[in-house]
Amino acid sequence: MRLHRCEGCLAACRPERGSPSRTLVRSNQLKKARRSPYTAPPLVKEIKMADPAPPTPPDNNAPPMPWFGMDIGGTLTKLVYFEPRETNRRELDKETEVLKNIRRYLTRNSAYGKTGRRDVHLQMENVTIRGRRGTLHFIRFPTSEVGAFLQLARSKGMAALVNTIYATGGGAYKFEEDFIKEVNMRLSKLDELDALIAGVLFVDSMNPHECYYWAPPEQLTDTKDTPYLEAALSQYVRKPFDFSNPYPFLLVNIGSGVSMLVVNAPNDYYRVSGTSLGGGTFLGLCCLLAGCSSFEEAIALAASGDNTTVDKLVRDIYGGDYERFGLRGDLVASSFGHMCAAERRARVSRADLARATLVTITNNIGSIARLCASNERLERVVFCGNFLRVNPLSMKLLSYAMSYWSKGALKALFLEHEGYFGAVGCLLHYDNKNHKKQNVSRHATPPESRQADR
Ligand SMILES: Nc1ncnc2c1ncn2[C@@H]1O[C@H](COP(=O)(O)OP(=O)(O)O)[C@@H](O)[C@H]1O
Ligand SMILES: CC(C)(COP(=O)(O)O)[C@@H](O)C(=O)NCCC(=O)O
Repeated sequence: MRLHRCEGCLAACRPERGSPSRTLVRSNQLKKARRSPYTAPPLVKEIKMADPAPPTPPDNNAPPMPWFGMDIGGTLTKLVYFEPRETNRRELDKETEVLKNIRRYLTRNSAYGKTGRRDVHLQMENVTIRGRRGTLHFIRFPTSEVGAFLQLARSKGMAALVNTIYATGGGAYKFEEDFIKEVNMRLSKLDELDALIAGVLFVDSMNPHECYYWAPPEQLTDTKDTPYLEAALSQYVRKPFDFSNPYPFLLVNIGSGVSMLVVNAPNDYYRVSGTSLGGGTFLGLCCLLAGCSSFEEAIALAASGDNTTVDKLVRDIYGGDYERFGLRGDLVASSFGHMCAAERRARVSRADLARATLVTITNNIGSIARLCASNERLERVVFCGNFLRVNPLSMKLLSYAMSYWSKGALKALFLEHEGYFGAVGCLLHYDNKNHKKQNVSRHATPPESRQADR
């Protein structure tokens, strides 16, 4: 498993303000209404990836290849493809040219058309699903290109091989008819939050490096420093985190919008909160304010900008710290507060606007996440979703905000496979044995999967 290494980043921003509060106290009725029963399949826990396992007889009831899991989100469609490592004799005989072509097309390219990408650095080897060992490939394309994807699927003859795809995300509903009409494929729809959690737990159990955190430099323990300014953030170091005993935790999925889930056990969670100010807002505002035309451009611009020319700081209002309530002068008092002045607007750069947008969105998410976590008495906050792709700046800001404003009580955690968990959760539905199994303790290879391993 190759690890993705983010570049260090530079930032100037604020932690969010105020002490932990209980403003999220809800009525029991509301809490009940928000709880959603989770019935995702119990998961195979840590498969011994290096062990050559004895061959097993072919599973005649297994669904035919190819196996995909799909998450058609508000911005990006994520496709996870399982490539079997060994193909048994019977399958080899049966394997059609079409199937071979699909496999070759998906695994030999890392770009599909203008906008489709395979995240080669995330590829996972030696994953076992339904007793089959193989490789997971992670592919994404803009949801606005679903039409082009369907045309491609038709041109590759997929319709003849696949009649059902396990799919999640809003697009699994929105585009259901198009899949039937264009390629005669049925979407077996799964709930996106069920799939998300199943995917997180599965991938983490397979990849010992999945979960990590950003460690601040030593001197950040001195609160007189300015830990959220460039000099300090560039010194944060990425470190692995052992997530083998994960419960309970808050899962914050930063996609187009943001969902926050309290996860108590693999099949016990509820959606506690959310915000419409998410990754879509960041990108939308960067397009509008800074003329960006891609997420990558917006992130690069933000990394080189300075939000203090855009945001009004406490010192801009007080001339220094607001000591009585511990608000330091360099905290943002008002996001975009300087932009009321025409002369400041005339001087501001695109990069500064992108940086201020990133800081505003990130801190708002951090603020809501912290309130939820402290209200629910949780210590760990796991952030995922593609907003964090190539975006170490937001991760470091979230890390700082969680820890600082909770006085060290909260820990921000991150996941290597960022936005792919919903799609993985869908793929797990091929593993029908796992549907029946009860919780398997983590880091123990379940006997069924050992037998089934080939
Ligand atoms: N290549 C990209 N194109 C567009 N947005 C991207 C890209 N990479 C990361 N993002 C960010 O990820 C967000 C989408 O995250 P994702 O988890 O895929 O959510 P969704 O399921 O809503 O599409 C976007 O709003 C944007 O902030
Ligand atoms: C509706 C969604 C679950 C869709 O998921 P997404 O495609 O954004 O990943 C998400 O955008 C969301 O939770 N929005 C926030 C809604 C709110 O709580 O205000």
